[in-house]
Amino acid sequence: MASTLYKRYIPPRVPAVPIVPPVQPTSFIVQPSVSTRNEPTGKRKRDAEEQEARQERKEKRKKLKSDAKTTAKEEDFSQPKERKRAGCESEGRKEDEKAQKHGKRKAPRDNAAKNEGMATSVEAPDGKLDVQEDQESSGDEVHGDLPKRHKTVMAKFQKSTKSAGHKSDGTQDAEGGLNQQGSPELHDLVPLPQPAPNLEPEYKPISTLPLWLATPISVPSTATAPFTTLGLDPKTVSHLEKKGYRDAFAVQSAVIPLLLPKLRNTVGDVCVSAATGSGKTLAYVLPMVESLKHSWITKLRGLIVVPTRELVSQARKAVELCTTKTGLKVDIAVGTRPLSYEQDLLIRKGRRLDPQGYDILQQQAKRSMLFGGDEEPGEDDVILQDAVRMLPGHVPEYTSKVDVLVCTPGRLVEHLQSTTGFNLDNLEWLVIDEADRLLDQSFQQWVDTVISHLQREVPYGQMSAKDKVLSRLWHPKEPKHVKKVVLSATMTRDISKLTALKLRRPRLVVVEGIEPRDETATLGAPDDGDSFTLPSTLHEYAVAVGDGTDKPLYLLRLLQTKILGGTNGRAQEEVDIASDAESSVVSSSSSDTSDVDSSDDSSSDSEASSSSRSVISSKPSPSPPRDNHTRSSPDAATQPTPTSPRVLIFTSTNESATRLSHLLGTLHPAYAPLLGTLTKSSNSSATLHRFRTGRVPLLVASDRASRGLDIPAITHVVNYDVPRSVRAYVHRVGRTARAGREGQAWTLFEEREGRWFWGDVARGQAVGRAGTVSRVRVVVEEAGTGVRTRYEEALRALGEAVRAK
Ligand SMILES: Nc1ncnc2c1ncn2[C@@H]1O[C@H](COP(=O)(O)OP(=O)(O)OP(=O)(O)O)[C@@H](O)[C@H]1O
Repeated sequence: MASTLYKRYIPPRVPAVPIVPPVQPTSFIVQPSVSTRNEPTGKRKRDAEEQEARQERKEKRKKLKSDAKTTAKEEDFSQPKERKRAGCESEGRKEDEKAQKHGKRKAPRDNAAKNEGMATSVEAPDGKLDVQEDQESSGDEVHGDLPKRHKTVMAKFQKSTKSAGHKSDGTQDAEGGLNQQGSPELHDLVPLPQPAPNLEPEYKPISTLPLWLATPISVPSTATAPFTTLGLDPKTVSHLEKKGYRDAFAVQSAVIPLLLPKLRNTVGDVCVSAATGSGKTLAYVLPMVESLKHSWITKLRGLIVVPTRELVSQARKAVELCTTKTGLKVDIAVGTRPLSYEQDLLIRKGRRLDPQGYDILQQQAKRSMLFGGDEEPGEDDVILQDAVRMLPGHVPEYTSKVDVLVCTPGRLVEHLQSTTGFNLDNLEWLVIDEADRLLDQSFQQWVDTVISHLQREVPYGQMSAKDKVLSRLWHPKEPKHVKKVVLSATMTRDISKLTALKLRRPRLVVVEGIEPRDETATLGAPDDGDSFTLPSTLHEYAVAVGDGTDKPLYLLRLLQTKILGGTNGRAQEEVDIASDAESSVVSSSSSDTSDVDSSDDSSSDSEASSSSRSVISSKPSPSPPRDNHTRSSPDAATQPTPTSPRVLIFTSTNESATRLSHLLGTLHPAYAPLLGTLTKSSNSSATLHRFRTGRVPLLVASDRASRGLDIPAITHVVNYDVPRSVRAYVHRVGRTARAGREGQAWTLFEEREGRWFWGDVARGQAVGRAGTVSRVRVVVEEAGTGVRTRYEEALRALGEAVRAK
């Protein structure tokens, strides 16, 4: 037994250069474990063994050499390698079986024998190293068995490493202790409860606005409704229909029900923001008239405040339209009329039998005569003077001659301070139109004055009989609530300004037109943080005028070629209108051309003076969307017809309006009779009347005409001077394209104004518009027309006229 073991475990000869590297570890693993276990001990024994082994190896080598010689001769090259290997393998297998039968353990593969048997290694298609051997194993009993043994050992090795890998993967991954699924291996442990993941809250901008401003009642601009559905008196509705008003505009259909008497006590005050020409006036006039018309006694119960006298007369007309056959009395208060004249119109002096009051007033009058100074008589002094002239037992009584007063803020303050009997004690409606303008400017601190008058305690002598009785009974006075309606096309959300109005439970109604491009810009606009919407029927154009020296010539040319020369009220776009959106470059060599430009605004202006340049010419500007409903016209007589352009030209000041009118008339004498000028000093109502009726189709005006002016016939607005602010632009261009009609706005901009105009106005984030602003090239001089010569003469004449004044 010992000799068998001894024979079987002869250590193999280690080759000088191992040819089959993957096999080595396997041999190495298997052999030592066996040999160390069975190796006999004792030096002599070992020496004998070594000697015997050497001898055996020698014999074996000899034999192998001779065999190799024989087999090399007989080698059959036609036999495929696989078959050869299969042969080797089957032979090896047979050998194995044989060895096992005889109780022998299979010997480890002899690398030396393999090498000497010309074994070669090739890479198999699967990337693994495979072993190919030449057929020469006849003399070696283990040779044919090598691949199989290697495979078996290799398979075992791979299996064991795989399972070890599995274990290590599954138990504790060095990189995080996760199993293959990526979840932690628990090992029967109960996971500790973990705190909930601390998720970053979604960012929401915090609005500092009060809730009523931050969450307005939004109304789509298309939300029209028949007047019959709004809860108005059927008589009012039929009257409106007769006047041509059939359907209520969006702002009217939203605001009228909120303000009608049924809901008045539940809704509170109302602020309204809607585009120019959207019908805001009727939105407050109709419910106000509806609620006041049932009263028999005339008292000042409705007060409408607007910024200019032109708007005063316009609003009066709207109120009178609705008060027909109601018995309500309407008047105005504006600074152009003498105060005393207005006082007589507003207040009626009378007398009332009141013996007790008579005694009190007589005693006061005596004291005043004895101790009174030389100061300007106040309201009380006037009452005492009047009281002295009363019949015995009677006291003077002052009553309002009007139910509704339309006024400017300055004149209102004057009446409150100096018109005896003029007070707001019975006021039920306070309307502030063009509110942002009225709240921006102090107008003699009109807001504070009005609010303090609304809050004042009514003196006993001026109380109504009912209030006197109640006050004698110590009955608490009924709280007085004045309905406040605040409106603008550019409504301010400046809470500091709105707070001054002491609004009660207010709601904001916003008529949604086209959203400003940047929705977040609603409170971040260039002016003061508000956003604006232009009418969807407005078409906007811009003309570069170089450094502005020839601006009157550009205007003249614009009127001749694009506005008055047009046949259909639309710009003649075929020549040189450049769409902002799409353009193609062509070449031009006109030296006096104020031309269209690249998309870069800053560079565009400088291009105007270049002698040979590239201009962008036209694809016609895209047709802007129209309103999807046809609006009825209340005033067919003033409708613009395609052949009757009505042009409102804005200048920055009253003086430049006068000068421009003069210059235009001199430059182009044919225009002189067509021109009107609206300034502070001019007779505005006469001028406006002529413009309204079309006798004067060209009106040059300062910004006083920019707000609220409602002349439906206006087809074109020209900003000869760029407006001072985005807000001013919105109001100026809003004089056209009103009530669903189409209109055009043209802006002449100088080089230095280009950046602001394009940045803030034309592409500003805070302006919502349906289309884009198109650039238009205007050629100011054509060869042989002599316009420039006439222009120089006109300038000279103007200079002389100014000097003569
Ligand atoms: N329901 C309606 N149907 C037809 N036309 C109407 C209707 N309501 C108002 N209009 C007309 O629309 C025009 C514009 O109305 P209004 O002057 O009230 O606009 P606005 O919103 O006050 O404009 P702005 O902000 O410029 O003052 C007026 O000519 C008016 O007669």
